[in-house]
Formats: sequence, structure tokens, C-alpha cells
Amino acid sequence: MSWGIREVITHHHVLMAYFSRPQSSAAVRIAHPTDHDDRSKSPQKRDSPQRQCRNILIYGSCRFQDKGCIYYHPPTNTIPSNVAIPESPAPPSLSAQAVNAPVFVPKSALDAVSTTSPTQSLSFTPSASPAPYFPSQEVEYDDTISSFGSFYPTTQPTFVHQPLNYHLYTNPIPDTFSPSHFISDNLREDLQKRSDLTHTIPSTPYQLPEELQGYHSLAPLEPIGPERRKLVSWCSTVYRATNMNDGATYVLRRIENFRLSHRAAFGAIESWSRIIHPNIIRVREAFTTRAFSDNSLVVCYDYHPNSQSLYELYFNPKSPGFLHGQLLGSMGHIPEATLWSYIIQIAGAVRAAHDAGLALRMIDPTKILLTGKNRLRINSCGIVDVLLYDTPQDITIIQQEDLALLGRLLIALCCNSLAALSALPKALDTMGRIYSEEIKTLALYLISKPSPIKTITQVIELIGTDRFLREMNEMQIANDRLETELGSELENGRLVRLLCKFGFINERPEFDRDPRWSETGDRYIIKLFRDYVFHQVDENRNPVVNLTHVLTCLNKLDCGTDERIMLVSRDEQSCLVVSYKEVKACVESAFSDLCRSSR
Ligand SMILES: Nc1ncnc2c1ncn2[C@@H]1O[C@H](COP(=O)(O)OP(=O)(O)OP(=O)(O)O)[C@@H](O)[C@H]1O
Repeated sequence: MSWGIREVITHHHVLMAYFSRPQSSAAVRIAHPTDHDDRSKSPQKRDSPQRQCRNILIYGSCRFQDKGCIYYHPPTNTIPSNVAIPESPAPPSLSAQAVNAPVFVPKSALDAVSTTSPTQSLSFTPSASPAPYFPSQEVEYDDTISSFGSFYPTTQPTFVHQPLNYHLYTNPIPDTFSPSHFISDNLREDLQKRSDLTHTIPSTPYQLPEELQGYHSLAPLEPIGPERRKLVSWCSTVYRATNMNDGATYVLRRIENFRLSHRAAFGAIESWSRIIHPNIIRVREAFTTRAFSDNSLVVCYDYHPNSQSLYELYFNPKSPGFLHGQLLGSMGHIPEATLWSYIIQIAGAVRAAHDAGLALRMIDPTKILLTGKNRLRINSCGIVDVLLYDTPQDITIIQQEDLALLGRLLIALCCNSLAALSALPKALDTMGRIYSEEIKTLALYLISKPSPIKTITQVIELIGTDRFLREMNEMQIANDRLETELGSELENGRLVRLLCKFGFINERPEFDRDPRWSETGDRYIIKLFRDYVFHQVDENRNPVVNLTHVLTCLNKLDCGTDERIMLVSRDEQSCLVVSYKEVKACVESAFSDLCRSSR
């Protein structure tokens, strides 16, 4: 048992008689003081001289109390001094990293705790962080001038930066995104699918090497059918595999029956591996292998689970997005705004490659993956550079080809047909009917003969600043949305780990040859706290099932606030007043004991 807690219990042996009824109002006031809220909500008390001074509410004291402040200053001993709790010992460091949640120490608490005095710790607002976190140089709020100060900018109070309240849930701005305490179903499903696909294996049996240059758990990403398209003139197969060093999942594209003539051919892979771009699937490394019982070239890429190629999405009539050969949704064609977004993203990828003296060569619907909502990435970069190392081409020419490929892709996307290009006038007619003139102009520019050459910079100018700005706005809105989603999940991970700790400690039948370990010492406080959080009953002894109460308590425990609560034994014969900080120290100490012995 820690010194701090023993002290608390001693106090409460003294206090027991006073607090013998857990429902006593004094006890409730300590556990959940709502006086301030009630008062501030009550309109008739608004202008009363008996209104409590805000300095007391905010700082616990008022410098102007005896210097003319007209507001009410409650006696300083409202909360009995004998419940003041000594500093609990620092939480012991935990060793079992795999099961351990790092101890959460709010930065502001660390910064401020040394500069404060323990006497400031009285607080009436359970949600506000208690005074010990306040920097000593705080500016006080003078209530005597506050009522008219706002009319005169010079006398406006300076607001103190309060320490963050790590245990509060805050709803997002309602008009912007729908408020929710949990991640939206769509995003959850999407992320879940990605995670799922990283682990599933195809049901059809396959024979693959157990291990390949540091990769294991190889699984084909698609069944190998009778009709195989070729990459240049080679067949390729794509596998998902796990890297032994970092445990991450990658994609290995294998070129079958390819014999590398010069090691220098890997120079292109080295250049590509340096390109980190949001619209290019990252190239990691390449090697040759005989593990497939042939000479194979393997290039490793980042894995983007649950992605779909543009071919699957827009050109394969057998895909789920089609009905009777017609693309479903949006009147059977891609919305213009989506098309511009695709153009901008691909242009960005082209720009990055060309700036690095490379060419994408892969602006092909089967090699452009949609890895998220409207998010494109060019796949398989660098591989053709290795395959065609022996037949070098002028980089300027293949960069011009990139632009032509973009133009062809654009026309095909506009017409939902890969064959559209073979009847260009009809294709242009279709484009003119559905899309703006600018799309047609851009497509014609991209497929036209270069004179003398076209550059990606000219293409970007043709797209225009307005469209880039619109794209940037959309991206920022999407980012805001994700941040909101992240906010709703902010504390969940920590709380689960906290609950795991409770699970390890509570009701443990025996530890350290002590069958009463989980019922005694610090663990007794943890047990009572668990009852306080989960086993409360109403006046009719019906369970109080209130998730907000649970989340609030656990968050306060997670950051170890100084707020005190009253824990009552099950027989209601004794009670303890402890701070979350102390309960936190008990949990850390008990859990670290368990971890030490689990090694
Ligand atoms: N880096 C990657 N991350 C996630 N999935 C990928 C990745 N690379 C390829 N895939 C998936 O693997 C499958 C096969 O890719 P591949 O490039 O071979 O496409 P394909 O349409 O079969 O083209 P090809 O006929 O040229 O093989 C596709 O379903 C693709 O979505």
C-alpha cells in the first residue's frame, strides 16, 4: 500500500462517522459539486450580490476579497481540511511493454505542478482542472470590473490559458459534421476491410515459396486466369507478403521468366524508391530470384488494401459497379468534378516523376489504383525501366508519351470505354455533350503531336488555378472530416487499455501466494473504484447504466485528476475519499506488480 493512500484511509477512519451515510449531502458535494453550474444557470440569482465570486470558482481564491470585491466569498474551509490528500507517489514505471498503456501525464500538468502550492487544490467545478496545475503568474479575473469591462477594451480581462482537460468529450461543431462519440460507420467499415484484407488468404490452394528475400506469408492478390495480359512482353503476378524486418505488408510484383542482364538496370528502382508522392505507390526494392523455379524479377511496392484499379471501376463490365454493361450511378458517367480531381492527381504524379528525370509509363487504367475515396495512386512504377534497360529510350520522348497516355485515359474515362479512342470524332462528340469544353480542350492538347514538346507545366496551366484551388478546398474539408473522426476516437484506445488493466487486477483469485491480493491494499481501492464506475444503483437499487458516467470516470482516471470522489464499501459501512490521481497510482502499482511477476 502506498504511503499516500494509507494516509487517506487514516483520514477517513476519522471521517467515517461523519460520512457514514454515503448519500450524505456533504459527501455528494465532494464527489460531484454542481453548485457552480446550478448557480450560473439560475436567472434570478444573476445580479445578486450573493453571487459567488468567479475568482473563487476559477482559481480557488480572490485577491480582491478584502479589497472591495462585491461578490460572495465562501469560507475557505467549505471542504473539510482533513480530506486534503497528500501527494501520491509517482506512478511506478511499467515494464511489460506489450500489454502496457504508457502512463498518461498531461504536458501542462508537468509544466505547472512544480510552480503551485497544494493549498490551491480546492475546486468547485469537477470538470475544471484543479488549481495545482495553475501557473503561479496567473492573471486574476477582477469581478469588480467585469460587469462593464467588456465595453472598454483597455480594461478587458486577460484570459488565462487553462491546462487542458484531458477527460472531457467535446462535440464537434454541429453544422459541420454530425456529432458522434464514435467513428462513423462508413469509415470504420472501410478501415476494417483494409485490415481484414491484409490478413485473409485466398480459398483456392496455391504453392508459393515459404520465404523470399526476407518476405514471408506470400499470397496471390488475384487468381491466375487463362487470359493473362502482359507487361511489355512478360507475364506478371502480384503477391501480398510480410516483411520479416518491419512486420509490414507489401506487394511483390513478380515478372516471370525474366533474366536480368545488368545489375545497373536496378538504378531506376533506386531513383523511384526516392520518390515519395501521395499519388504514386511507393517503390521499395527489387531483386531477382529463382525461388519460383524460374528466373524471376521481383519489385516490392507499398500495399494499399481494398484498392481498386480504374479498369475495375470504370471499364470492366463484369465489375459490381456495372449493370447490363452500363456504369451504375451518376447517370452512367463519371461526374466532372471527380474527373478534374483525377486529372489533378495524375498531373501531380507526372510532375513529380518528370522533375526527377523519370517517366511514369504506367498511366493505364489497370495500373492506376483508387486507394480511398477519389484517391488515385499510380502503381508499378519503375518496373518497365528495368524490363527495357537493354533498349534505352530518350527520356524526353517517354515523358511526352506520359502526357499522351493521360490524354487517352481522359477520353476513355469520359466515354466509359477503352475503345473510344478508335473512333475519336464520336468520342469528342460524347465528351462535348456530357462535359465542359475545357475537358475536351485538355484531352485534345494531351493527345496532340508535340510541337516541339509539351510539358507537364503547360498541362497544369491549362487545368487552371481555380481547379487546383477547388481541389485544395475539397482536400482540406476531407481532412477536417477525418480530424473530427479522429477526435471522436481520441480516448477510446487509452480507455480500452485501462479496462484491460482492471481486468488483470480485479477478482484475481491469487497473486504472490496471497488469495486476498485483489481485495486488499491498493487493490481494495481499485475494487471500490470499479464499483463506483460500474456498479452504482439508484434509490430503488436498480443498476445505473450510464455510459457517460463510465467514460467520464475512466478519462479522469486516465489523466489522474486531483478531483476527489467518495468510494463506498459494498456493506456501506465505510467510505474513502480519494482523488483520481491516487486511484491511478494504485492501478499503476498493482499492474506493475503483475507485470514484474509475469516475466
Ligand atoms: N500496391 C498494391 N496495393 C494493393 N493492391 C494492389 C497493388 N498492386 C496491385 N494490386 C492489386 O492486385 C491485383 C492485380 O494487379 P495487376 O496490376 O496485375 O492488375 P491487373 O488488372 O490484373 O493487370 P494485369 O492484367 O496487367 O496483371 C489488382 O486487383 C490490384 O488492385
